[in-house]
Amino acid sequence: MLDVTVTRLDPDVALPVYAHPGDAGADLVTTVDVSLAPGERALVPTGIAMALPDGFAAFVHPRSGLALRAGLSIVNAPGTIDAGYRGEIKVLLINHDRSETVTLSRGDRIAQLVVQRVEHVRFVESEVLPETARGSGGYGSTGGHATADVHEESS
Ligand SMILES: O=c1ccn([C@H]2C[C@H](O)[C@@H](COP(=O)(O)OP(=O)(O)OP(=O)(O)O)O2)c(=O)[nH]1
Ligand SMILES: [Mg+2]
Repeated sequence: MLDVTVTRLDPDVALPVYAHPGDAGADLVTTVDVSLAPGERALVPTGIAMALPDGFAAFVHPRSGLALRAGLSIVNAPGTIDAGYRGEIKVLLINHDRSETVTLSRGDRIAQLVVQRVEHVRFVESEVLPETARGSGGYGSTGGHATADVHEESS
């Protein structure tokens, strides 16, 4: 288990917490009350700053329950927290619901932080790249993709 030094910029808010021992993401809370009209976005403070070790990064992911129930997501999902960043972690929330306002209160869990090792590479220029089976095919080149009007119902 890696220790990461965290500063609470707002002493009354919770530290990031893993809801279950095997969870990938530690939940982050909002320090402010916020209402998001349909389509509206807002940069929301979490009251947390941290010192990730070199070779790590943290990624701010949406929470699936809020996405399902309220249409709440993150504009730049997943947000990238660089190891050298010492500022407050903020979450760029967006309300994707077409008709309902999303109302959040200080202390509500709004996102989850996934800490990961990241590789740093040297980008070595070459005019030719090694051949592969995929080559330059992408964007549905393997077929089998759904048509635009297919969707899954939530139950
Ligand atoms: O969801 C996010 C994304 C980023 N950050 C902070 C930490 C990160 O280290 C810094 C810069 O993020 P990013 O590199 O994604 O933004 P940029 O637009 O490239 O800004 P910069 O020019 O500062 O790198 O902003 C957050 O607090 N929340
Ligand atoms: Mg950047």
